[in-house]
Amino acid sequence: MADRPADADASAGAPEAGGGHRHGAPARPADAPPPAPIPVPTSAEMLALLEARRSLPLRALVPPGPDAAALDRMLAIAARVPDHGRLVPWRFIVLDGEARRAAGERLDALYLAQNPDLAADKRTMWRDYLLRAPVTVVVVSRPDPAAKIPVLNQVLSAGAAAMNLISAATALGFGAQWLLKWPGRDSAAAALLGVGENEQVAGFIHIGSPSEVAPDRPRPARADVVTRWRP
Ligand SMILES: Cc1cc2nc3c(=O)[nH]c(=O)nc-3n(C[C@H](O)[C@H](O)[C@H](O)COP(=O)(O)O)c2cc1C
Repeated sequence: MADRPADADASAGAPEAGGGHRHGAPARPADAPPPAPIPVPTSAEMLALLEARRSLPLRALVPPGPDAAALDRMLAIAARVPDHGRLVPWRFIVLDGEARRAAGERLDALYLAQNPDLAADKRTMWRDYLLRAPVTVVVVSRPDPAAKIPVLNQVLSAGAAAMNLISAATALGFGAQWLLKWPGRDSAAAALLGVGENEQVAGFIHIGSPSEVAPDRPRPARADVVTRWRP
């Protein structure tokens, strides 16, 4: 894209001690002693929320959803993620209010056209799906294949945005669930929601007030997912 820096990957190449100079600090020789750490705030509340966070099933996400200010705050946090080269390789489409119904009805019409033998009781399924949560945010991945930054890095940034959105919703007292069903996977369906040809849906983040406490699911044992590299 024309408005992106030509050498957006200037930080690539040999790693610099101290993490490089892009944040203002001059490079430190590798053999110099590290500076003393500075005091930074910690948050026991944030840790407790992260340690207990779990998805709420869609049926348990009820009104009220976030108001405009709360949703804006969540989206600002969602946009605050690592983003190699500052490409902003993601964007958000908000489905709320009556727009959910209109979007769902268009999806139902397309789904019926793709599946002409669809049972009668499934012909409003996508409308019903979108009407369940008060607010759904479609996280759109839009990597720039022409950029020097690997596409994987860009796609991972979209996943980080989705997860930040869920964490922010949790911290504001809402429940959330990340789903990626046919409307996000089918390019014609996604196009109905405004997703472009060079874009892909990373997820539908459904947000609402919790109407139940979801049971937790088993989490992987640390020993199964963590190793320490040794020569
Ligand atoms: C990209 C992505 C897509 C997902 N799509 C679905 C889906 O279509 N259906 C589903 O039942 N779960 C799906 N999930 C899983 C749900 O988000 C699930 O509720 C979650 O893994 C539960 O874990 P948690 O309690 O840690 O959030 C998806 C997860 C991810 C990361």
